[in-house]
Amino acid sequence: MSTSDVLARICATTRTDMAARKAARPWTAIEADAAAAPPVRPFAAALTARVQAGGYGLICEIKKASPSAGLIRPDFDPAALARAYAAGGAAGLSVLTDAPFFQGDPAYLRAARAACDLPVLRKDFMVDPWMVAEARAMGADAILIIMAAVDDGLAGELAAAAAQWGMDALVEVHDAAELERALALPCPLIGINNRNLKTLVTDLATTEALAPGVPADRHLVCESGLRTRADLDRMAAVGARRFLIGESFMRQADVAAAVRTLLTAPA
Ligand SMILES: O=C(O)c1ccccc1NCC(=O)[C@H](O)[C@H](O)COP(=O)(O)O
Repeated sequence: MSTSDVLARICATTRTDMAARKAARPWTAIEADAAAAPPVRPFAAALTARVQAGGYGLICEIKKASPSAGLIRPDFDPAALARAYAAGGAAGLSVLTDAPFFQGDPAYLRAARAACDLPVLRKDFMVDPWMVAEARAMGADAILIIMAAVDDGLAGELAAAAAQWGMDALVEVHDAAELERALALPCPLIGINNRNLKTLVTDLATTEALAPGVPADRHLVCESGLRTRADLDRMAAVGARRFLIGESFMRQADVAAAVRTLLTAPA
């Protein structure tokens, strides 16, 4: 896939697809669905519990395919993956629900959440507060706000909608300007994504450059391009103890063992 303006293309497609869903299920209907969803599992608190116990808080991602990698996991079973992640020691799950670019599906989120006790982030491109209610209706416990995809007004509306439903929001940034805007939101979880959205290449130096700008009262989540325990320890040196990892786990035959290995410090 050509990488130029991939985020713009994803968001444009998301807006079109969402408009159709929203027409079929307007505000009153989606709010009723959200109100009937199972209770929220605290997402940020689950990560913090692991960190306070002296370890790392891992958000383990269920991702079948991506624009950068194409098809990642042909034998894709979200419930089995969720159970394996939980057995390995994940603190939370991230599930892609975007179909056109990631081969995701809301059904994958429902299946993963039903298969374990972990809180679940809906990993999608939120372009309207209606999608936050939709996320809660499908059982999500947290949503993603990508600062590169929204203006300040929409970011605030998404954060308010998340709070309305008792969900946490992971606010994702790629550069210092986005970080400054993210810090204006009342959201403790700040994700630094190491993936350059123009080239789709990951570089852990992104977290090293931006981490000093994350205040102590926010919780830094390092996202993308993480593979080894050495990667996590390198990121911990600049203050990251919470991590979002997808592709490297999705490529493992034994996902539970891969999570365990990453959480176990070398002797
Ligand atoms: O993964 C992609 O190719 C991608 C392309 C464009 C926008 C977002 C993209 N990924 C979303 C993510 O942020 C990652 O799925 C997540 O951080 C996990 O990253 P990884 O461990 O590198 O799979």
